[in-house]
Amino acid sequence: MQLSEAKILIIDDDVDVLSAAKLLLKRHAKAVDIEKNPQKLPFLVTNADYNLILLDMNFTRDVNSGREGFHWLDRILDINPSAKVIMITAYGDIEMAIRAIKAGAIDFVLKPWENDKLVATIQTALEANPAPAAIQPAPGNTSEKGKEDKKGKTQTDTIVASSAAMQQVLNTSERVATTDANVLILGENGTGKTQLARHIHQHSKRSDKPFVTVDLGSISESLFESELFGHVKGAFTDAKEDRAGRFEEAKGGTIFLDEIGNLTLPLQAKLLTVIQERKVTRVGSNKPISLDVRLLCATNMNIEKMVAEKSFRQDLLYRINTIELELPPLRERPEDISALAEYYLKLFSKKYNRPVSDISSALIKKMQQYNWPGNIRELQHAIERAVILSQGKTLQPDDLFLKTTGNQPTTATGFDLEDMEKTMIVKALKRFNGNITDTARELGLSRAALYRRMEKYGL
Ligand SMILES: Nc1ncnc2c1ncn2[C@@H]1O[C@H](COP(=O)(O)OP(=O)(O)OP(=O)(O)O)[C@@H](O)[C@H]1O
Repeated sequence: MQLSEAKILIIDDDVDVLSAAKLLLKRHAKAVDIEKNPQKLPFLVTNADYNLILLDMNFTRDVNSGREGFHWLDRILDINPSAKVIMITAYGDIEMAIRAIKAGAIDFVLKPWENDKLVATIQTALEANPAPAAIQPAPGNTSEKGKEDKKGKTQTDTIVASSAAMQQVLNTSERVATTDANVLILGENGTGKTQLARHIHQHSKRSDKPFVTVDLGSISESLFESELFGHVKGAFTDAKEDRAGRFEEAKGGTIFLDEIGNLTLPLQAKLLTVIQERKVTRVGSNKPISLDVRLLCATNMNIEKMVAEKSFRQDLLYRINTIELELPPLRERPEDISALAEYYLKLFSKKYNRPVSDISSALIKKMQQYNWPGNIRELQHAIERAVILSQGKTLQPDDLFLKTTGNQPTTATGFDLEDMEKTMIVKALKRFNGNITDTARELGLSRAALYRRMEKYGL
């Protein structure tokens, strides 16, 4: 839809912002309504057919948390799930803008805005299809679901594996998938252990039965038994009715015990008994129930070392590691980086309706030089942010924020370029009393590039 045919609503409690926006937009749009009081939003959204809503993140009642903006965004989307909402955010709120887009806003503009940029953002939003709430299946891949993992990030079923190391892990995992062997998956955080466990399940003869994941790191010692083995009514104060545990839920399928290295020794003993006997007894009962469950486990800890230090039982390790698969950290498989980056670029540009379609070779190089302490989860997160924030069609090195870590290559001169850059920005900001446009001009940066650097350095 063209802006000249669009009916736009602007909600902001700052009358100056409202008048400035109206003055600008009425020259381009068919109709522009303004409203100072967000309480009127439900009425307005229900009764008028707006093609686009510009919504402030922060109202005076709740100065900077943006919570009110999120609340009103939710209300609008409840009333009209396909509403197009552009959030108006103040400088320094990039994190919140990203959250708003994840929550369903179509885009955001930073205050004070550049007129041309605002008009262009609105036009792009009007032309876009409403953002799908969840990631849609990739064409030709019906098993692709796209959901949030336990750390709130996108989880997909596609395993990107270009490197020889990953190919080998995949081949072995597919071979062992068809057996009932217990598998222990080792690897740093975010290397894809959960994803590989699901892959093994999907390639096993149990694939049409449940795949049950248990994060042992997040279950308290007191709840361990009832959570895993179930309980009968009256077994303890809160046991209002009989409940099956996770092992029983996985009947006929696979149970994936993540973070197994976090189990205390007494709990290791309990788990060992269940695995040896292939039976569970619900808390408060004396009737053992036979299990038909395939066991997969994972840990990011050095389990051999734990055995040597006697903090992990050797007999339990022998039970769970019939096959051991090790996922290499991302920094040891740079060949996977560009394939992963391309994969997530496509996924997120589609999810957020962004026109970004390429990654520059300079950015790929930057990514290959980085050490990725958070592995694939970190890469996924970095690309997601870059896609949301990027202004162009091709992602450039500046579009990607990477944490600087001790393992990063440093400059041979002993000067830290990033420290120098930060100092220059601080000085320029001071000199121009925080004026972004003047500071950016002085430093030879675009305003967006300056904002990105300010965010990177926490300014
Ligand atoms: N080979 C891969 N290709 C594409 N995406 C991947 C791949 N491996 C992992 N991912 C994605 O990276 C994220 C982290 O993966 P996953 O949760 O499996 O890691 P993990 O090793 O289990 O992490 P943790 O140790 O924190 O439990 C997920 O969103 C997952 O979908």
